[in-house]
Amino acid sequence: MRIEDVYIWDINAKWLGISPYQLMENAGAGVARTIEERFGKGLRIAVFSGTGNNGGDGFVAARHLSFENDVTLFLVGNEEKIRSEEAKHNWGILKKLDFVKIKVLKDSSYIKSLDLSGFDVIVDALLGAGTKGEPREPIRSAIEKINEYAGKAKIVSVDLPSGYPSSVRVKADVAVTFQWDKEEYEGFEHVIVKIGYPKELYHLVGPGDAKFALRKRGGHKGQNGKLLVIGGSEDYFGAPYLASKAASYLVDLVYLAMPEYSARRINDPNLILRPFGGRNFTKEDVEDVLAIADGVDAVVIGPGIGQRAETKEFILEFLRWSEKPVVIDADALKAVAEDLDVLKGKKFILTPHAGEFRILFGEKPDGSLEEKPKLVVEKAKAVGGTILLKGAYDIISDGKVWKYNKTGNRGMTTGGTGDVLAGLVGALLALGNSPLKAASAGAFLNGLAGDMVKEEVGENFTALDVAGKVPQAVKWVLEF
Ligand SMILES: NC(=O)C1=CN([C@@H]2O[C@H](COP(=O)(O)OP(=O)(O)OC[C@H]3O[C@@H](n4cnc5c(N)ncnc54)[C@H](O)[C@@H]3O)[C@@H](O)[C@H]2O)[C@@H](O)CC1
Ligand SMILES: [K+]
Repeated sequence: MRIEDVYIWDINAKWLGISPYQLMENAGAGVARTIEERFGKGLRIAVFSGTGNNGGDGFVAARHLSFENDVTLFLVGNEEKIRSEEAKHNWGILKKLDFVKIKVLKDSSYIKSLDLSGFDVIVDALLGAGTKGEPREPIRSAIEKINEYAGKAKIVSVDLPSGYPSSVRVKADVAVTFQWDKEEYEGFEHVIVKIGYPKELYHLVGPGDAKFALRKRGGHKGQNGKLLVIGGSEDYFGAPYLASKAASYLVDLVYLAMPEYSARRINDPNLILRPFGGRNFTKEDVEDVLAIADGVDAVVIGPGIGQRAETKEFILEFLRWSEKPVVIDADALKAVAEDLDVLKGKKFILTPHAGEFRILFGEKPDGSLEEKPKLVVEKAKAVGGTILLKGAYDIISDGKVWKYNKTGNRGMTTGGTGDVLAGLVGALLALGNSPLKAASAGAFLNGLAGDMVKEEVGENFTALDVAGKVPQAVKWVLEF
């Protein structure tokens, strides 16, 4: 479990309607329960709270503990600095309680003079995951004061020993951390307390995944992704256009490589068109397309590219030589199905629907939300890449973990929404995301854009409408 994932899961939990009040209540209650289970009841307990949400957990713990213990709450810092609504709310409750003694400590020298020898347990809720840099005064003095009682009173830290990772930190007997063990936390005993996150958070893609995948990399043109889309044939020009169009909202530059014959129909100043001679891609084009690929961060290959034998040769040859992260979509999936070995050692995402999945792997994915992902994980592992299986629920796996996405609606069975998806996933790859994160966030955004179109016009819309809604979908995600 990484801190980065905690950030994503908090947002996704909010999306599911789990409020920060609920989480804080469960966190504080878990701390209190752990203390009573380990050390008994009828104790004299000092709770040291800071003004962040770690302190808020301390307020809740103090209330729970006060039922059967003698509790003193030390607020270290200024009451006006208590930041979040949920922490303020719990502070407000504490202030109404006559059986919890409250002391506000603003002055370091006063903290240094405190005598805590009457306490059996000291709860450390000064600083948690929001800590930046070395502890500053007056928190620092409070940490040092608590440490004077190490070995005398039991010291229980909330989430992590305050000060961590600095060496100026509380010498905790035990730290109560929430829901997941965090790999980064080393050097102290952890007790993990569940605070009400459901299993969905492991698997369900939400706005947190998209928000994280969309964060900006730099302020200069080209720093925020360059994508090459390779597609089109004498029969199709709309598919590569839709993929490029959708991608152009997310990355700085989109190159669109197409056979000249269909490229003529594209007239969009936002795309950098690279027409190739002839009506379809052939082996002759490989070298020149590779040269363009050299200058980009990621590639999408397949939309509208057709299934002619000479084009299949082109696709396989291109994939054999290209080193760029690549999204393999539509007809390119059928080409790859004939020679999965070209994918060896590459960074890639396959984006099949159920039928294409069967062509690739010889098995049709179906069954429950337990069985279907199993097959996707197995095949992703076997092929050494990431699979995004499209469906009412999209299923995504990198061979290790699996995710599913629920955004989208029936209107999206209209032709071309898969191309929009491929473009979005490619763009997110070009932004430097891992294939798993790019595929997850792309599926979410595509479905969300589709849901936003549905909201406006009902279920009869086109893929171009979906592509056009990408900016609003992105805005919604970033503001969530
Ligand atoms: N979903 C969540 O995010 C949950 C978070 N919870 C609690 O919330 C905590 C994180 O809360 P916050 O983000 O408010 O952060 P913290 O409570 O860890 O600390 C932030 C506060 O400390 C101050 N501060 C930061 N670095 C400092 C330093 N070096 N010296 C002195 N003061 C410093 C900041 O100005 C701010 O007021 C977690 O550790 C956990 O205890 C729990 O309520 C459970 C759910
Ligand atoms: K703490």
